[in-house]
Amino acid sequence: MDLDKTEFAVIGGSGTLSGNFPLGVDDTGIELLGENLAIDTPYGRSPAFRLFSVDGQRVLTCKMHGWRSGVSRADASRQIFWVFRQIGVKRIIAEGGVGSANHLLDPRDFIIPHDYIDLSLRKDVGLEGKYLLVMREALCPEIRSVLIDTVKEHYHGRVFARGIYAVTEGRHFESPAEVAMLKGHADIIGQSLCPEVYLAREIGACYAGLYFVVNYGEGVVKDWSHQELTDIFFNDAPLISKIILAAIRKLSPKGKCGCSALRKETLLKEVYK
Ligand SMILES: CSC[C@H]1O[C@H](OP(=O)(O)O)[C@H](O)[C@@H]1O
Ligand code: HPA
Repeated sequence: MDLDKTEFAVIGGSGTLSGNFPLGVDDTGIELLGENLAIDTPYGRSPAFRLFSVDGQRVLTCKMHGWRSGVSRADASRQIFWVFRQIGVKRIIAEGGVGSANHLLDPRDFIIPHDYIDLSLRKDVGLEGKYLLVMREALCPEIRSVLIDTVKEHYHGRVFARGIYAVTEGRHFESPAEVAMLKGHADIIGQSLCPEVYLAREIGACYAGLYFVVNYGEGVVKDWSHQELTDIFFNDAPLISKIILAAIRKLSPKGKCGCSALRKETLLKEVYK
């Protein structure tokens, strides 16, 4: 792979990248520079990347949540972020489908969460563990603000500009009792934000995501249909791709948000030696 400097990356979920993201959405100004780009990293061979030029801005895309057999989430994310660091990625946009834990949220609502609760079992990851990661404003306020505006411009449905994302280990969804426990603490539930948010901070990159509600958590309403979830995942991909592309076009590679300053060189090694 041509490891030239690339400042933007998109981590796609089941929605966008199962399609042909971002081609076929708006081909003007978009050039495919490479595909099937799998890289050997210290953590194993990475998933396949695609590299695009969007109005001259290089954008690396990957689909992280494909559950490659035999590869743990911790390793998959380290592979991806190791590559991001090599090529100087500074701004990462993620997207994914989520369940609603808040009765005010319905399928086909967009939400741009401002915070998260990590209930996953993917704690002990990291590239070298050299930094103390301060998780204040972990979801980049600047990218979030651009995503909120961009959804409003492109979508006639509802968009929620704040919310808390509870990250579960999966692969199952939650029981009614688990959803009841989360109510009042989290608005949405998914499996796709940690450990990416930690790794983004570790490499000094901004990270924020755009999430589409694809189901109700158990017990939030009486019943929901699995068919609707599948329909949403497969039919709304072009819309999500369109929003992400438009957001990238508005963002500059260097933010004024200060995300990278929240990574502190740690003295833990000294303390524990
Ligand atoms: C296929 S539903 C479960 C899966 O969907 C979400 O991920 P993504 O859309 O990012 O692939 C959710 O977080 C779960 O991992
Ligand atoms: N729970 C966990 N992960 C999910 C859900 C959910 O309800 N919906 C989509 N991904």
